[in-house]
Amino acid sequence: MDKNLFTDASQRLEKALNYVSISDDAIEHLKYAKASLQVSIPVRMDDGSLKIFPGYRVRYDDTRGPTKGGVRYHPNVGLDEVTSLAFWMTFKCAVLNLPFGGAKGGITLNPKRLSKLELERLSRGYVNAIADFIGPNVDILAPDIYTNSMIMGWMMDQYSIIQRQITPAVVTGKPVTIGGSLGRNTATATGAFYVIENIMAKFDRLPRETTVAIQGFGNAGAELAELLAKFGYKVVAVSDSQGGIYAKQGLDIPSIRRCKQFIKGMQAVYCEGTVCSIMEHQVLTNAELLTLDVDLLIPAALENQITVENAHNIQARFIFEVANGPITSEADRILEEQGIYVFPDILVNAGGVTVSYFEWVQNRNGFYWTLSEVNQRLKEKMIEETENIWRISQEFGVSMRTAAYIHGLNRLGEAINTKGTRDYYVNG
Ligand SMILES: NC(=O)C1=CN([C@@H]2O[C@H](COP(=O)(O)OP(=O)(O)OC[C@H]3O[C@@H](n4cnc5c(N)ncnc54)[C@H](OP(=O)(O)O)[C@@H]3O)[C@@H](O)[C@H]2O)C=CC1
Ligand SMILES: O=C(O)CCC(=O)C(=O)O
Repeated sequence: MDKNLFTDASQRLEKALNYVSISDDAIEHLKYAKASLQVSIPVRMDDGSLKIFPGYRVRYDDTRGPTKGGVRYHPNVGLDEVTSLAFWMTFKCAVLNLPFGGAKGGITLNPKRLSKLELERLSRGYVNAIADFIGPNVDILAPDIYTNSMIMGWMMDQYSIIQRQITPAVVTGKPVTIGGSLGRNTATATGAFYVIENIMAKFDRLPRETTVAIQGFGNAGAELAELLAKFGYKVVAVSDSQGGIYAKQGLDIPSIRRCKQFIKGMQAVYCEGTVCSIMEHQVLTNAELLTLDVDLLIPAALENQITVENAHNIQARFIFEVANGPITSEADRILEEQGIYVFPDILVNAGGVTVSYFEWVQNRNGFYWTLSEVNQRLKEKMIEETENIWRISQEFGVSMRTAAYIHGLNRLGEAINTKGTRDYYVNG
């Protein structure tokens, strides 16, 4: 892809703009991030040396509420990627009608090379560096790729130390023992599962007749693989950063999860093991997994996996984007021409931020919900917004992605116009 990720991401708006009445001021407002912070994080390594890691936090838009979004630890993290992810968060929160704007953060590194203590110093150092930029009413952090509840716990604790008061609502996805919500760990997958079930019912498709391939076997991908298998779908292929496995008759997902966990060991933070090391299955590359002849293809890892290079070879009938931004805009056009239904990230993976919202509400109230309350509320929200987007897509004859952007734009445009465009300031 020769254009950058943000240029590609913002092009998704163009089609949707033909179907909404939104002021030029609001459109101009949505083209730019509100504020971007780039920091250098010093970390004392276990061997006594000092290393500096680049970190970012982008608050894209806060018209609808405090900004919200995860923090990613990955070698590809950079300002362009974080800005794109913050842009998607803005639309995701609007699509789910959460009282949040969008943000994202990240640190450029391979976290698998750090010890647990180095990771803790890094995570606390990140919060020290961005403390003035975040807050429970300003910008709220959460997990994303290669960050987890343990890291969220350290971040919340560090912010509380800086503020000299316990501030659980500045971070979501924390361990349940220190204010996390039940169901947040499984929320992204559970939300995606509700969307898939709703859409499959519209196409009269039964789980046992439906084959699935999933790229990415982490928090989102592995959890969703297990849920789908439990409800009778035939999950025939899964993969992680090192490659994938395929079995025509379907994979035993719980046992694959146990094996990967076992290889990880008790002390390691990240899995060094891979699904490919599990014997008796056919091994395949990530590229091969994407072009398998399956009913459902579920990218649940990184951006830009389906591009002009491989879009013509995709055989799946439905693609559910659990990852953020796995399909480029040119690839989207090719898939649409091929009659492949694509269900967009800003709907499909929104279960995570929805339960993050529930966690934030519980933290502010100091009153905690049961798992069934969390999942019931999640289900209602996911189904309501899937139905809204489906209806828009039918009404205007547009793809589910364009329909989702129409839906988000309507809510964002109204909020921006209601607030005023801030082109002058009374009393500064
Ligand atoms: N966690 C959340 O709440 C949410 C996550 N998302 C999105 O879902 C996606 C996955 O996030 P999450 O599951 O949390 O992340 P995790 O860190 O838990 O898991 C990431 C998974 O992706 C695999 N992976 C990494 N690089 C590649 C690659 N090049 N090819 C194939 N697989 C790869 C990893 O492999 P390995 O195991 O070998 O390291 C791992 O299995 C991201 O796009 C994220 O933004 C969206 C909404 C919410
Ligand atoms: O839970 C959250 O606040 C955000 C999760 C996230 O980063 C995402 O949806 O991409």
